[in-house]
Amino acid sequence: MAKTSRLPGFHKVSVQQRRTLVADVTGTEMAELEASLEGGGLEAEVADKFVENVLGTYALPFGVALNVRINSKDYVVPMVVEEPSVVAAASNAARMIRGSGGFLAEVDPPLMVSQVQLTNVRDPRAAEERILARREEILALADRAVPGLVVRGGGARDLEVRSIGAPEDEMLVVHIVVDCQDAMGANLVNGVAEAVGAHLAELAHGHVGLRILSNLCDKRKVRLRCSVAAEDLATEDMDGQRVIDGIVNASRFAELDPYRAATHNKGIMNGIDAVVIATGNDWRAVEAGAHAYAARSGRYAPLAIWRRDGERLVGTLEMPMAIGTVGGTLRVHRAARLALLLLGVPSAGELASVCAAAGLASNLAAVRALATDGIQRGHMALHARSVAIAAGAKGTAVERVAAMIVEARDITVEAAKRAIEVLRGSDVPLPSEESAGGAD
Ligand SMILES: CC(C)(COP(=O)([O-])OP(=O)([O-])OC[C@H]1O[C@@H](n2cnc3c(N)ncnc32)[C@H](O)[C@@H]1OP(=O)([O-])[O-])[C@@H](O)C(=O)NCCC(=O)NCCSC(=O)C[C@@](C)(O)CC(=O)[O-]
Ligand SMILES: NC(=O)C1=CN([C@@H]2O[C@H](COP(=O)(O)OP(=O)(O)OC[C@H]3O[C@@H](n4cnc5c(N)ncnc54)[C@H](OP(=O)(O)O)[C@@H]3O)[C@@H](O)[C@H]2O)C=CC1
Repeated sequence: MAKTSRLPGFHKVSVQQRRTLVADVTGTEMAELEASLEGGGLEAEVADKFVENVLGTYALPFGVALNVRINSKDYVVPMVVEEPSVVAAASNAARMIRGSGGFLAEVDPPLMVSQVQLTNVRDPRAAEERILARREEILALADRAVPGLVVRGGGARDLEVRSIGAPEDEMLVVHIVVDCQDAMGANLVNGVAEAVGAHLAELAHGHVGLRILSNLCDKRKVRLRCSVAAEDLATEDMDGQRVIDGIVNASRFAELDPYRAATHNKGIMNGIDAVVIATGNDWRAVEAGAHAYAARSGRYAPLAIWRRDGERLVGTLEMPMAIGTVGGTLRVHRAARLALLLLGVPSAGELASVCAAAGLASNLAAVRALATDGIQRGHMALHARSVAIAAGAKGTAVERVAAMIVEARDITVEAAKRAIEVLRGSDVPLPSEESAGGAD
């Protein structure tokens, strides 16, 4: 938890000043913050032990979203992302939501499902009965596979038997529901599946097939709600009431059309993935769970919806969030550990609510932009800086070239190259190659 996450003008100060401000409001040692970010938080030798065939490391920007308030607590939210405007957008919408008290979050217990597939079961109904009758014995066997987890208060909680497929290829699937505490839990749950698989096959008089977790973690959901006053949504050209109508219209579009729902959800995942990556979590798992959940009714749907409530806009988001604050890569990645430190080393559930808040804020910023000025104004203005760099601008010339191509409404590398030539030919001095770290 941070003293405050409302730091007006934060984006206008230098990187060093931002570090000082964040260290102060989060109570993080400056030396620790700086050391954790050095080299992206991952040395080449450590990277070589992380994955295989390593040649080096690959850096991404580590930023923070501000203004985030969840259940009356402030968070400085670490985000690792390559796309311009994502961090600004999340901070922008979180500021609007903060004006009405922030997000209200509710998180399920950290229950993951371990699947054991049973094939060639002669009498599936009888097999199901035999397995259910031995429930306690099977759960005890599952617990023995994760003794550390049981000591921490987690472990096997429930057992379900499902039958799937047509009579000619019917199979049984046994779900062992495991409380993973603060771990994401994939390895733990896979261990459980492998520990109970043979015994289940024996009870079923069948063959054991796959033994693996399910990424459709619908017992581990996060639910978020926020409400925003119309005046906080207004733009220069549009009053707040019209903006609410536009955002509700955007939500309805996503609810009715899977083509739009996919983009709507991409906007949500902009925020979520960035926090998931910053905190060293498995974003493929979170993505798989999100999209499987979005398609659960057979029709792909938006994860967040927006409605009018009198004079206010209300947003709700519900989705699975399998995320951990221990295990996985967290033990060794210094920048991921820093991310958790900045958040106040939350529980897995609290971290799930932070991810979801980053998602709902990102969604609000995007749909508000789409319902008002269009996405290009804000997004492309920030994207212009990458275009300027791609065209060869360096140092302080980056911002100047970016401003010129935004002004010209031509955010292309060609336009940026022309802007660099104009600056070269002007009286305004460009930074020297030495001070800017290269030619302008
Ligand atoms: C880009 C903004 C924020 C500008 O918005 P603005 O109104 O020009 O900003 P402002 O100068 O009035 O500042 C408002 C607040 O925004 C933040 N902010 C403002 N500028 C910065 C910055 N440079 N760096 C960091 N933070 C920034 C900051 O919090 C600031 O408050 P402060 O704390 O300063 O008082 C706005 O236009 C916006 O939110 N646009 C949405 C952009 C977006 O959604 N980008 C995601 C990429 S597009 C995409 O992938 C998804 C999409 C769109 O396809 C999804 C979908 O279709 O649903
Ligand atoms: N389909 C998928 O999504 C798959 C994902 N994965 C990967 O699995 C990894 C995540 O698995 P996960 O099981 O979380 O990671 P780990 O294998 O690292 O297991 C979690 C570890 O955290 C320890 N721990 C310490 N404190 C706690 C606590 N408070 N609560 C819970 N555990 C604690 C546990 O110790 P102890 O043993 O003493 O309990 C355990 O060793 C990710 O790297 C993911 O990419 C792997 C396979 C498939």
